[in-house]
Amino acid sequence: MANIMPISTESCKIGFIGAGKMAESIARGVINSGVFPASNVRTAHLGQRRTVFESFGTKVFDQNSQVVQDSDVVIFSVKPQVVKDVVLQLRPLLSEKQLLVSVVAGVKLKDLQEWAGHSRFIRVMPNTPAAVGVAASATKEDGELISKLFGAIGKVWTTQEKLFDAITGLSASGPAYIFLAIEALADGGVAAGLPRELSLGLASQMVLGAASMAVSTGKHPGQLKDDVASPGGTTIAGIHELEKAGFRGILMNAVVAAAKRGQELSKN
Ligand SMILES: NC(=O)C1=CN([C@@H]2O[C@H](COP(=O)(O)OP(=O)(O)OC[C@H]3O[C@@H](n4cnc5c(N)ncnc54)[C@H](OP(=O)(O)O)[C@@H]3O)[C@@H](O)[C@H]2O)C=CC1
Ligand SMILES: O=C(O)[C@@H]1CCC=N1
Repeated sequence: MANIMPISTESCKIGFIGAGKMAESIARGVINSGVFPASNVRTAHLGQRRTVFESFGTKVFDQNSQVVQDSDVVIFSVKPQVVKDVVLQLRPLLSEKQLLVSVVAGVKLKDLQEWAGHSRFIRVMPNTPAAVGVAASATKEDGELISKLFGAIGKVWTTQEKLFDAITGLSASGPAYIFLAIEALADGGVAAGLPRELSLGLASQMVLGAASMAVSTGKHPGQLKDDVASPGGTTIAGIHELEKAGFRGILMNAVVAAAKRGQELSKN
């Protein structure tokens, strides 16, 4: 990388290959943060995703090739099953001046680099809360630009690629587990007599508050749990039910199953 000029962050143009939910989350988050203007963000789509991206100011081309030709940073955000074909198709257009980023689950950096014929490739594993600026992203390399880009939408960790499948199973898939929990907790509130809207609002705000406490106090979650559970009180009665049903084991199994699926995807 010694002979490659760094990309200036002020004028940096960011292009998404794949106009799906993850690209939208990152694009919205980056634009809302104010670090990169909407006019610097582009993607390509011929269907209704065009309107979604155009609605927040993103430039939308017809072809992936146009995105590559008009971007300094190209973020591959297509499904793992198609990424090889997409990278191979775009290979003739890629320049060593560009920084390539993959957010694709499972697919290894060495394969991406080989398909692209390009060494300046970085893997990032974000999550959809990127759109509201609380992403947990882990990057293989933490260049200034990647830090700025993903730092604009959340917290960034730098780690070894061998941990990426586990990270995917925990922090990338994890928001879905928590959305499921919020929905189920709200159902519980409704079952206990609350109006639906109030129940959903309370469940969502409670999860936000609990996560904020875990992050901001630095206390062990077991301690925070003990602080809530009064002797002979309501909380310990609820916890007893969760423990009888294997709550902790179920969450652990979910992370391990998702990580395993990530490993399988790398073999496609
Ligand atoms: N969703 C998430 O929370 C996370 C996703 N990821 C990763 O992000 C990637 C994208 O996931 P996600 O956004 O959820 O998936 P989506 O299905 O929402 O988005 C995929 C997008 O790729 C488009 N696409 C398909 N084929 C091509 C092609 N040949 N050229 C250009 N675009 C194409 C699809 O278009 P069309 O709509 O026309 O099919 C769609 O817009 C995946 O690899 C996933 O592993 C990583 C972390 C979290
Ligand atoms: O479910 C998936 O495969 C993608 C990757 C991580 C989150 N969503």
